[in-house]
Amino acid sequence: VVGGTDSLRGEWPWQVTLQVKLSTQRHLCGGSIISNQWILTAAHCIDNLENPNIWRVYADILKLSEINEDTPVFKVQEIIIHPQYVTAETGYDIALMKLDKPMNFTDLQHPICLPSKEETNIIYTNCWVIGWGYTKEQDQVQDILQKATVPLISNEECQTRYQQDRITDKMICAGDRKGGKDACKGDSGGPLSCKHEEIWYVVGITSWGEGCARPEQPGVYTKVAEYADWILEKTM
Ligand SMILES: Cc1c(O)cccc1C(=O)Nc1cccc2ccc(C(=N)N)cc12
Repeated sequence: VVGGTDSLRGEWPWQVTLQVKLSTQRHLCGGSIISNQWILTAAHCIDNLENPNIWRVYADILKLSEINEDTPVFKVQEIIIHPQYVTAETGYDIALMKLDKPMNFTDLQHPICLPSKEETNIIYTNCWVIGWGYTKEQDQVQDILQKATVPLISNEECQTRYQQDRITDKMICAGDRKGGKDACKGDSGGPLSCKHEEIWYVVGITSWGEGCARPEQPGVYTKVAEYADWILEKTM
């Protein structure tokens, strides 16, 4: 996250770190707990890493450095990638990971609500991008979970900022015109979390953007409300 600040423990109890264990283990992407056995993330996180056995999921983590061999870890039983996904920029950048065992919910690890597809006319005014990703374009994964508030912008304005791409109705954009606050590499798959009438919703999934936090180059997110039926079909 560019332009963010350190999160507090328990502030984002639905946020997970998705890690890949090959010769070494490392954080690759964020994800959101949406039920006791399912994690929502971005399909581009899985590019060339489709084998569920290499993935490790950690919840209730504030600092990545707190993870060690004694830290409770979930393995992944199944990965479902949207069938129409090709690249982040062309959309359908959404995937589901089924945990090998159901998770017990606590104050520090529990799900975020899915927006309903009817709600696509709610105006969200309190949205946050969260993650352990880069804090500038040439950077590295951060230790402490970062948070930044970003304003949602219209798809019409977002399309004017991305002439080379098609900003579809299944995408949602966020960022200040002057830049400065945005998701970045390593935040992918994490939630654009919006609080509405005292309830938090995963309104977006961090997907792509030209650089990070550049002026007039907003962050582009998968619009989760547009996939509510698909998510329920795959997870019920
Ligand atoms: C290509 C690239 C890097 O190599 C390093 C950092 C950023 C980039 C880049 O252009 N964009 C990106 C690459 C990978 C994931 C990204 C996720 C979010 C955003 C965002 N701005 N909301 C930009 C991303």
